[in-house]
Amino acid sequence: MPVPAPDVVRAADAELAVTDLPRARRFWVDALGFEAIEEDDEVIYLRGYEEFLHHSLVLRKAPEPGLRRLAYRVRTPEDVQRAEEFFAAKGLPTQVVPAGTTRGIGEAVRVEDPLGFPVEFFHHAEHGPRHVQRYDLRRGAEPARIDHFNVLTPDVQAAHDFYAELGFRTSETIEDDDRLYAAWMFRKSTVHDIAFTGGAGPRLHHIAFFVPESHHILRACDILGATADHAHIERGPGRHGVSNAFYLYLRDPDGHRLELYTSDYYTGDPDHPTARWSVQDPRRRDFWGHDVVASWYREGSTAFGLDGEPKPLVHPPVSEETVHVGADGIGVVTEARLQQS
Ligand SMILES: O=C1C=CC(S(=O)(=O)O)=CC1(O)O
Ligand SMILES: [Fe+2]
Repeated sequence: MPVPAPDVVRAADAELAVTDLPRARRFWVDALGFEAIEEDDEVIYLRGYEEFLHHSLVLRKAPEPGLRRLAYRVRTPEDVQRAEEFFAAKGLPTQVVPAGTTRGIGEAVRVEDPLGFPVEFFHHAEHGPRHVQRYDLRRGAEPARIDHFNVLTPDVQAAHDFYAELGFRTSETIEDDDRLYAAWMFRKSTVHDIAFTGGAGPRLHHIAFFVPESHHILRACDILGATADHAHIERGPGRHGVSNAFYLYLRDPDGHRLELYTSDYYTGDPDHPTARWSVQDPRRRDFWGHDVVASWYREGSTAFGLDGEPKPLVHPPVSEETVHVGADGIGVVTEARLQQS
């Protein structure tokens, strides 16, 4: 008798280990405008202005940077138990953590998924103050809410198939006749809660926060330029092919990648179709055909297992970057331009 999957509502919280908390605070709070709802010398709890839960991102001081957990909210307290049974039935590591292990979150279960990621499922959560109309408090990029996780994994097909078993549906893919290079999967009615980027893993690729409008992304760029912190800008701003979102990728002082993201689309109908992109289409990752910098494919954050140890990396046989002529089409785009001249 298969063990039923928990009813996952959405990507809801994440915890990053950072090596210098004041330095991280200057980036995430002072520059980008995240709200520090609670903090001390060891930890900062951050949230977006639209959010009603206590927080959606935890920055915790540690000797080494990395990903401590990706957390999904589930619909009922019983779904926390269901999550534990679902993963335990697959022989995967699980641990129940008491309420308050993370400030504002009730009893939760932490697991290592088959890809090697530390994943948490929780239901009970404390509500923070309602700041959605506190325009007097909004600053920087005015981050609204956590939107999705993106992870580096060597076998995107296996990742896709497991999260489909967990009840996630697929909004978009990048593929060719031989393989699936990337996939975007959702539980909430937007393009994704989790995306899989082919590469050495398990590593975190990025955590994305939704901002109200594209001008909030441009403001983030101008703020970082004004303080001579422009080196934090890795990729963009631009328009995605996949998801149609307007985007910007930043690297925090520890190298963790954050995406500011807005204007993707609704996916809530039961027959929502999957959009399939060819790996040879230069518009797939940037709709205007701009190249993707190599670091975007190659770099990610270490993932720590439930035992707190860094997860060893497994490398993929083939990567999108190599298939698509260098870092995402430099060769192809150059050739095309040469032919036009
Ligand atoms: O959120 C995303 C939506 C689209 C893309 S891509 O670069 O367009 O593939 C990347 C992404 O996963 O960060
Ligand atoms: Fe993303």
